[in-house]
Amino acid sequence: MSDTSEIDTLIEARWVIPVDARQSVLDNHAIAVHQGNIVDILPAHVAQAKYNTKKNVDLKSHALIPGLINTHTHAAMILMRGLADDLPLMTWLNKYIWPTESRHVDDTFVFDGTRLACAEMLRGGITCFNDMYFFPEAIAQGALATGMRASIGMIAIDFPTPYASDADDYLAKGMALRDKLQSNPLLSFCFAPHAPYTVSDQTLAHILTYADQLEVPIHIHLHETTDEIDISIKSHGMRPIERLHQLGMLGPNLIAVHMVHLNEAEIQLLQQHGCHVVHCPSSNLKLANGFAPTPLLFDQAVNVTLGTDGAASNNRLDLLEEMRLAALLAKATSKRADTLPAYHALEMATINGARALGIDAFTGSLESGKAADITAIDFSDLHLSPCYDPVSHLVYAAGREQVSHVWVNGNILLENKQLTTLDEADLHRRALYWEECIKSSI
Ligand SMILES: CSC[C@H]1O[C@@H](n2cnc3c(O)ncnc32)[C@H](O)[C@@H]1O
Ligand SMILES: [Zn+2]
Repeated sequence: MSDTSEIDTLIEARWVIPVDARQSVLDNHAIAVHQGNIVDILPAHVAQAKYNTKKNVDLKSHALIPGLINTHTHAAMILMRGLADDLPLMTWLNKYIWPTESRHVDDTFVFDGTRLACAEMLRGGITCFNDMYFFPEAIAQGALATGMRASIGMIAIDFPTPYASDADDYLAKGMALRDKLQSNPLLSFCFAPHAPYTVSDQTLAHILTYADQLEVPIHIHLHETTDEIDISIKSHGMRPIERLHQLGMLGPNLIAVHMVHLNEAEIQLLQQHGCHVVHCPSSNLKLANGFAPTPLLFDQAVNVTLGTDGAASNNRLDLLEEMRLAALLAKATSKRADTLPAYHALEMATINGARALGIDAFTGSLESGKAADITAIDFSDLHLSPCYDPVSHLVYAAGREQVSHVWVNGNILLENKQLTTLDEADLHRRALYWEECIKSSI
């Protein structure tokens, strides 16, 4: 009888950074992957004797981290990147983005845009994204064609679009899609009412009822601009968070995106109700909105995660960059260099995102029994040597160019910087096609 176990893949690395409760960095370790899951993390020399592997991946100058989780994006908006820059949110939306969406967005646009965005996200080490956009079936099909994990928004907005006629229609379509695809292990679902200024109390109340019944998170843009707050005070006599509070929407199911303008009482409400906050620093800075007061949220132990927002406002889908920016902004505003250390930034981009999406039982950290959602960062470039602390380099010095391999559910989707499931020439052709369509209508 053999005393070695058969596994699919053994990945040996200079460092494994599990991002688990122990906060350790494991030197010269290996991850054993079998049938899509991590089955062991152990010293590399022990792994060689213990496992018989079909595939051995030698990454001895790399760090392995949990796949990054982009907790807020509109993937297909990548097809509008650079269409309208240097504008405040409402001008950007009303004059440029919404007119373009009404003319061009259909299921083909969303499928093509989502795959293009998946290519960029994978190259940046992202394994999972939480999306809010029209034609969510095309988002799901785009993600599945790529092999990425995705949380699909069942959107609602109180105006008609080519996707749906009214709030009931949006919700019915979203829930039918969830019924159809929820057994897929790579997909999860959220309700995604767009924002307080585009969704009525009645629609929000329906969503809350459904979300409680189905135990599904609610993903919403919230407190992004001062205009949003002023509009809410004029039309509802209160700030948006207070309105959601009165509707009973604050709770551990709420994923509140942006949260730029917050007072102390509001931060306490978020803490008391266990709400999750998605910090999108690049998008907030570019639209001149400010940025979330993360040090104050950390003081109250609110779960804060990171998002890129769409590529039409960011204009990148790069969570490594968002980690660095989040760390630098938090230090600057708190005037304390020890606010948001590198390890905390990595938690925000991984396990905190998984918690917000309710998928932390099987992803978000490198642990036996969890899915093999793994990102490898190549540390052999000169600017990463010498290295005293790989987490420091990851957050403050590395870039997405160093992402070399990505696995989702044990499948390799990026291998030596090459995408394995997407045809780059085809993505390029489709991007040029949409560029022509959009240009011809401007
Ligand atoms: C209902 S689908 C999503 C909807 O949101 C728009 N959008 C993109 N970025 C933002 C943002 O930062 N704030 C508010 N709305 C945004 C997008 O264009 C879609 O219409
Ligand atoms: Zn957004």
